[in-house]
Amino acid sequence: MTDLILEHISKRYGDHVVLEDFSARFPAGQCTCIMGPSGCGKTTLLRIILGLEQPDHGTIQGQVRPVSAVFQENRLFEDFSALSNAAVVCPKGDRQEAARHLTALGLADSLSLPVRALSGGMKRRVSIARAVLAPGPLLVLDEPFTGLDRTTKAVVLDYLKRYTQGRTLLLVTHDPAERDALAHSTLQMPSQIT
Ligand SMILES: Nc1ncnc2c1ncn2[C@@H]1O[C@H](COP(=O)(O)OP(=O)(O)OP(=O)(O)O)[C@@H](O)[C@H]1O
Repeated sequence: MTDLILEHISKRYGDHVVLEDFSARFPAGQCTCIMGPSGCGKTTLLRIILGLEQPDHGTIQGQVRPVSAVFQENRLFEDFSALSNAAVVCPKGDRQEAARHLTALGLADSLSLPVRALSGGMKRRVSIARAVLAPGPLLVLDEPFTGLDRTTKAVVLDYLKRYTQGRTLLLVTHDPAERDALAHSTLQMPSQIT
């Protein structure tokens, strides 16, 4: 595994400059927390790393595929069960492995329920399990704890610590406690440029 290195990245939407000459190194196998005020470009940065946006300028070295991600929205198949949603990314659709992860997240009693019948916090956990189950060295988590109460958040933090060891994690959060629980280092992004 190699570090992910961004050099001189710029990105604008029309006249709106979101990232300008932005450089950073994300160490392989570690969790880096990306922090910064709302609108400063954290999600844009992740989308560039994921290959969902092209930068206007700059280079990325060490970009790996596949990348798994938890977005700010859950992006689940609402009519499929929690288990099917999680297992869909497993090699050979391994439902036992998916069940093990969902159980570690406190969803043992909800495996066969359709996602549309789950609470927001339960959906969030299915989405997190699916990202962690998807193979690949890089895992991107964009505000993954949104909508979770304190107890559930503690369960998810414990799960992520145990099940993501050795992977490169990029975590976007506004909460220093979440950062302190997971991250090896912090990247503080500058405020919005224009
Ligand atoms: N597709 C787009 N078209 C136009 N403007 C966009 C687009 N995507 C993002 N932006 C703008 O770029 C800026 C950065 O957005 P981004 O979502 O990256 O910020 P963020 O730091 O993740 O914010 P938050 O913490 O609120 O999630 C915002 O002003 C946003 O409106």
